[in-house]
Amino acid sequence: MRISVIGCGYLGAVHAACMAKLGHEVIGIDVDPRKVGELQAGRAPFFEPGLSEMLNEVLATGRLRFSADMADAKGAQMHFLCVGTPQRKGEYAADMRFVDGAFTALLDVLEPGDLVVGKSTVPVGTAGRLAEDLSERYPDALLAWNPEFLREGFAVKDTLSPDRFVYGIPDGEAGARATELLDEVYAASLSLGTHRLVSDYATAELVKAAADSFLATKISFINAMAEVCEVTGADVTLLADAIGMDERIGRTFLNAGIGFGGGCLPKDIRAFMARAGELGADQALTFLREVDDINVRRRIRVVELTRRLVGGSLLGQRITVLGAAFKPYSDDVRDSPALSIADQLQLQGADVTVTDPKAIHGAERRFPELSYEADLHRAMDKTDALLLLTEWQE
Ligand SMILES: NC(=O)C1=CN([C@@H]2O[C@H](COP(=O)(O)OP(=O)(O)OC[C@H]3O[C@@H](n4cnc5c(N)ncnc54)[C@H](O)[C@@H]3O)[C@@H](O)[C@H]2O)C=CC1
Ligand SMILES: O=C(O)[C@H]1O[C@H](OP(=O)(O)OP(=O)(O)OC[C@H]2O[C@@H](n3ccc(=O)[nH]c3=O)[C@H](O)[C@@H]2O)[C@H](O)[C@@H](O)[C@@H]1O
Repeated sequence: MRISVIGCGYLGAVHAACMAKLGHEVIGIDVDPRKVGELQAGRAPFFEPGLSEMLNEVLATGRLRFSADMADAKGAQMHFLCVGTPQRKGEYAADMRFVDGAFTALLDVLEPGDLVVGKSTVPVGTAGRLAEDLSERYPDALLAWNPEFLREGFAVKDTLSPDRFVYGIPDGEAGARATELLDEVYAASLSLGTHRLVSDYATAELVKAAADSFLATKISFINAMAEVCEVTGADVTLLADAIGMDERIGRTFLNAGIGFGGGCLPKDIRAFMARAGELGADQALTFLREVDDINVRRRIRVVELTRRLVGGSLLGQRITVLGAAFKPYSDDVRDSPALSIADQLQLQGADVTVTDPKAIHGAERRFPELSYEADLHRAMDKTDALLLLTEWQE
């Protein structure tokens, strides 16, 4: 099938490469010409295990191309919207400028019968709104919402063999046609027995918000237990092992630590709360405010512990932070707990050096006031305190 992927960041670049790997003819579109140039040259513009190898493999087949010109999406039968939905500055709500901008630009190149597939994480109601705009311009074009559940660091595997597909589709014949096209594009994964759930738009959008909220809640739950363990001398890891043996609870996402970060969970639970508020259902999600607060408290706690460990004052203390990425096997520093802790320590007078196997470059751009050292051993030399904040194998 001929496919376009609009927005080639952490989600879109992987999606484009994987779709080409599955045999489809893919054009990846991004407004950032630097990113397009890198991708077209077979270099992933960020670190994601397996992505560069796959890019090179599929670029060589001629089935994958990248462009900064939306006009090149013309001729594709299916258009995946993969642009960002970051948190709006100073607010909880999602910033929908990129989705709306990309969708408006796409409208100018669509052809009758095309299917637009939303993959970005959006406030519930977005798909319905875009579907209305679409039908005004192209009465027989289709729109589906197919949220993405990949994890950074495992993005290639998660895209090729996800746990499930969720298709949010319109009623009637249009929905049947959208389902047929999505089944065709995902045929290889479906043949492996991947679950597929078909729903209305709102349910599909809410599945995504609910999944991320549940994961965030699990992490904050175990971090709340950690707070109680700390004051009682109990062992939170053992506690997690023990409760995790109950199949109804499960051990995954019960690792206590410095809390969740990244470009997804923090902003997604906030956007969900904001949207619920707009819909008059804010009461339903007040617990997410607590999930967020517990999470933020973990970062403050590490700063306090460090101050205590170095004798009461951070002033002039040399501190090495191992890790800048929000988690290992990624170079993503968006809302990284490690960097936010490093920055707080520095603000309180410490002399902080950060090291990371992959994320120094991105970290330097966001926190230029911190010192960086690529060599792990040099970073650890003559330091007063060493904080392991990203669990890289190194
Ligand atoms: N990063 C992840 O692991 C996952 C992300 N998501 C969701 O996917 C969406 C994208 O996330 P990321 O890839 O992480 O963001 P990102 O910021 O890495 O990538 C977004 C890309 O869209 C491009 N873009 C912006 N406006 C454009 C336009 N008008 N036309 C073409 N390209 C445009 C940007 O230049 C950028 O390269 C978000 O809604 C996110 O919540 C969902 C699941 C996993
Ligand atoms: O919506 C999204 O965009 C994505 O968000 C998360 O994926 P990701 O942000 O890549 O990373 P996770 O592996 O979920 O980790 C998130 C954060 O939680 C932390 N974490 C995770 C697990 C745990 O037990 N404890 C814990 O503190 C990690 O260190 C990291 O900071 C979800 O896992 C994906 O399913 C989802 O698609």
